[in-house]
Amino acid sequence: MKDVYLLSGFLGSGKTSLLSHLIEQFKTEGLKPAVIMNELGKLAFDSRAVDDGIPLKEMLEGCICCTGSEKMEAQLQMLLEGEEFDVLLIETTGAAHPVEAMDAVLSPLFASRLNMKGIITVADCKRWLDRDKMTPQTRMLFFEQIKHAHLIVANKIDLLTDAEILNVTMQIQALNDEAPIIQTSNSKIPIKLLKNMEATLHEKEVQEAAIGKQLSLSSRLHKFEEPVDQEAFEDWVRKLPDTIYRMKGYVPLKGHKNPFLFQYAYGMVQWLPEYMKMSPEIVIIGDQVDKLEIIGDVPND
Ligand SMILES: Nc1nc2c(ncn2[C@@H]2O[C@H](COP(=O)(O)OP(=O)(O)OP(=O)(O)O)[C@@H](O)[C@H]2O)c(=O)[nH]1
Repeated sequence: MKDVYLLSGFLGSGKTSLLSHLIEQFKTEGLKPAVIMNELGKLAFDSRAVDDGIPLKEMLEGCICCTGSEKMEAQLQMLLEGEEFDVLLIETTGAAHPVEAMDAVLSPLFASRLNMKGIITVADCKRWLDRDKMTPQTRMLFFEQIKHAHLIVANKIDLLTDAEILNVTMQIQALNDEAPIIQTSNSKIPIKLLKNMEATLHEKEVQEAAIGKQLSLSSRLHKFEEPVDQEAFEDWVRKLPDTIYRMKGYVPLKGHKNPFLFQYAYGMVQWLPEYMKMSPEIVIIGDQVDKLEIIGDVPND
């Protein structure tokens, strides 16, 4: 039997960071992980976090729970038949309801081969502080991901004061008092915490889990035709509405040869130079992204 872990958590909370740490630690223990990544939006962007040599299946467009379990089952079948691995890590999109995603893995087809260890939810502590600014449906998803976790990673504590860390941890724990909670920066958790996980899924939970389908979250791919001025771009980012939760991709900046790797999660911008000429496009995820005006706007559709 191969152990399966489902990595859940809101958009930009730190799931890919968690994935990288877990892969490293499994490898140090001599175990070979395989990965299924599910990206909302069209860029298979996070797969850069997975080294060569690690079996990887990507599910682009839509999320595991919304495209139905068939696509997921096909990916699992291919992995089980075509690849050697010891443990499977599934990163769900931040817009997925974790129980529905878990349900997709629990097909009778794999009952004798896959052992669902449980859901690890990365909770963005910074976003928690401002949860009232989210739309009610999105906030509900944020809570649901925490409620159904078997292990909670309270992440981004580097952005909080000590008093805030204490408060936020207690509030998160109050939503789900059964799952152990660990405070982290960059989702750095020791792998030994995973070993004791035991998933328990009740029929009732699966039926109640329809919430993800009512979300208004959507994604938009934007291609840049011209390089943009970094300062003007950051100014545009600062003025974005609170309902834009996540952006990532490559932005062509004036005065630089290659587009920069750009990440945005909860008000925080990160730039990294890129040594290859990547396609200058970003994915924007939020509520009502279609109405958003983008700097240097030339919509890609
Ligand atoms: N300050 C701070 N930044 C963090 C921390 N963890 C992750 N980040 C940053 O937050 C951004 C999102 O991190 P990811 O690990 O890609 O998050 P994700 O949940 O995989 O994002 P999606 O797949 O888009 O939902 C990146 O810019 C990270 O560098 C943390 O603990 N502190």
